[in-house]
Amino acid sequence: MAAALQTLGGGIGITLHWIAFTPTIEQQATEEQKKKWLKLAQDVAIVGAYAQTEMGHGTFVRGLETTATYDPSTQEFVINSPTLTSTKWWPGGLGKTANHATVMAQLYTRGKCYGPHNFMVQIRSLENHQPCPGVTLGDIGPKMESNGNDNGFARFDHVRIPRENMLMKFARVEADGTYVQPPSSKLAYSNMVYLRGTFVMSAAQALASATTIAVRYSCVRRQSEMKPGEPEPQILEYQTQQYKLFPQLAAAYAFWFASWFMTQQHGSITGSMEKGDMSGLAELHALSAGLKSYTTAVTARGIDVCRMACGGHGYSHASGLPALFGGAAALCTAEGENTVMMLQTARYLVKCFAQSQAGKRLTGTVAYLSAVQPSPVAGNRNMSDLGTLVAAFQHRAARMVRHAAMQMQGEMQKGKAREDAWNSCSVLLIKAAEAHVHSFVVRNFAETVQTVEVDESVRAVLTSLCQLYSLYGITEHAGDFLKDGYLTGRDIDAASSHLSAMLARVRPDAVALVDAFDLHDKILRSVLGRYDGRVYEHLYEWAKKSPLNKSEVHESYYKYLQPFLKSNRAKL
Ligand SMILES: CCCCCCCC/C=C\CCCCCCCCCCCCCC(=O)SCCNC(=O)CCNC(=O)[C@H](O)C(C)(C)COP(=O)(O)OP(=O)(O)OC[C@H]1O[C@@H](n2cnc3c(N)ncnc32)[C@H](O)[C@@H]1OP(=O)(O)O
Ligand SMILES: Cc1cc2nc3c(=O)[nH]c(=O)nc-3n(C[C@H](O)[C@H](O)[C@H](O)COP(=O)(O)OP(=O)(O)OC[C@H]3O[C@@H](n4cnc5c(N)ncnc54)[C@H](O)[C@@H]3O)c2cc1C
Repeated sequence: MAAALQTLGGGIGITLHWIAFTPTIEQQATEEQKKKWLKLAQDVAIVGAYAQTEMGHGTFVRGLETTATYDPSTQEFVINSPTLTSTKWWPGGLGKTANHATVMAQLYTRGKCYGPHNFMVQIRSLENHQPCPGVTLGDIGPKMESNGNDNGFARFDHVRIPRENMLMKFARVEADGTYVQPPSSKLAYSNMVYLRGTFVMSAAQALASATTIAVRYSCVRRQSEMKPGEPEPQILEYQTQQYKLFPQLAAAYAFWFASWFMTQQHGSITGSMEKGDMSGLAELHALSAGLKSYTTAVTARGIDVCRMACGGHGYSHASGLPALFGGAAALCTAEGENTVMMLQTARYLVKCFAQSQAGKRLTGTVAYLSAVQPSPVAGNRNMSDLGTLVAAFQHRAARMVRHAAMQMQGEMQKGKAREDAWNSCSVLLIKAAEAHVHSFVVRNFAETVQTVEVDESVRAVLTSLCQLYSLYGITEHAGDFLKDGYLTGRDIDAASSHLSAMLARVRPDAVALVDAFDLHDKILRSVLGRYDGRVYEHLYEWAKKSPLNKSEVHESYYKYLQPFLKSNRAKL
């Protein structure tokens, strides 16, 4: 039942119950509270929404306006929406599906505000699903995609909940109203860190889906003449088609491996945090924010490249590509808008750079910032060697982080306040953070293909894919590598020719590489990407089912076209 509900469309949305509401209980509730709500959520005996974003605030969580004011006389919190812009807006399932919500609200007790905290609020009756007293609910209306999900709005008019409905694993309020501090104020944000980490796998799966569709279709589709008089070739024989699709295919594998690392890091660091060691939280936040931003942005662009590579049929919903693009586009905004998330990573990098300048040896994903030499030693590099390629990406990132941080220091030396200096360097900071995440993805890809337990023939194919991904990144961002002479023009030319060679080398394995994602036709939901390749018959069947084909002459003819034609003919 629960699994069936997960896939239900048609106006109800239970995705967020699984990926946000239930994990919030797992991560933010006490053991007592878990006994009360966790099993109900896991068995879908209640359906929940994660209600944080408001009409007026999504990114700036500290600016949320919903209030939770503690009343010691009744030992209750009063949840209230004081302004129109405080209306909860966007949460998946909030409009029509959920009967509970974890509500992020500014906590007030004894007249003092302690910032945003999570509260469990029942929003609909378990008997008749009507909104609870004081709660106003609704759907926010049609969106770019995912219109099967009821992203909703909620307003609270002094709704009273028991003190025990504050999720109190980290911070708590005692019966007399005393606020007890959490080990870190950012622990209230821990479920966002978790969800951003899962977006890396969502991006990988979305890009894997799109490349599966486009590569399979590119083997079915024959078009034009490569040589006069010869049969029309598969469009995947065109180098331009390979240049469009294979870097996206390589990125899907790169992001899939990056999500493995993200999952392992999240487990290990949150495990340490359970024992009171918060030292890994900053790195976890920076990594999850940067990877979420980078992988979802590349994925959204990559899906549109796949869509365009399929010509007109790619633009049809029959391909499944418009829906994938719409979903991936959502991932760029939801769970932390990409620009804001990449700036969080930049903030961490600037901090680490300053520590490195002060002599601290850096570790983890920023260790390379200490190791990379500022003065490059140019020379004929072996641009097909993975170690060379990884080092190039790390040098590029270190140079850009140093440049952005020094620019900021320069602005402050001119007398600018730190915040103004930050803002005036934020484009440089974003590019440096992107370079940092890109270098992490390349390094992790290279380390994974060298260590993953596979047959050596498979390792050879994955190595080619990793080289292709890295060489594509170097040629697409050549200026960054040339800027301080670390790579020369000859190196870039070598990278381009190796890239062409990699396109040809990956071609024979392209279909096997997408089949390896093992995405069933029911998941792909694409006529173009069908496993059996019978595209044209099923495209025709798909079109015949279009609602417009229910009648031979559509009612709009009689309503609009017929009178219009008649009046135009009468004027002749
Ligand atoms: C096999 C299957 C195949 C499937 C095939 C198909 C695949 C899939 C197909 C398509 C995919 C898509 C499908 C459709 C998807 C549609 C979407 C559905 C899902 C949507 C879910 C979305 C849910 C939400 O959006 S919930 C709301 C999310 N909101 C946010 O994320 C808010 C973002 N803002 C913030 O997090 C914060 O406000 C902030 C971080 C921006 C700023 O916080 P702040 O002001 O308090 O902090 P400062 O910037 O001042 O920094 C101070 C200090 O704190 C540190 N900090 C900040 N945050 C954290 C943190 N989380 N953890 C730790 N530390 C943190 C910061 O680093 C600073 O530290 P310093 O040391 O530097 O001081
Ligand atoms: C499909 C979908 C599902 C969602 N599901 C949920 C859900 O279940 N629960 C929930 O609570 N929310 C949900 N959201 C809301 C989502 O979390 C927010 O939309 C997101 O956090 C962005 O906030 P915002 O909309 O206020 O955009 P804003 O923050 O207003 O962003 C607008 C622009 O301002 C820029 N900007 C903002 N701050 C800064 C800054 N400090 N520096 C530089 N630029 C900045 C941004 O980069 C962006 O370009 C969902 C959204 C979508 C699209």
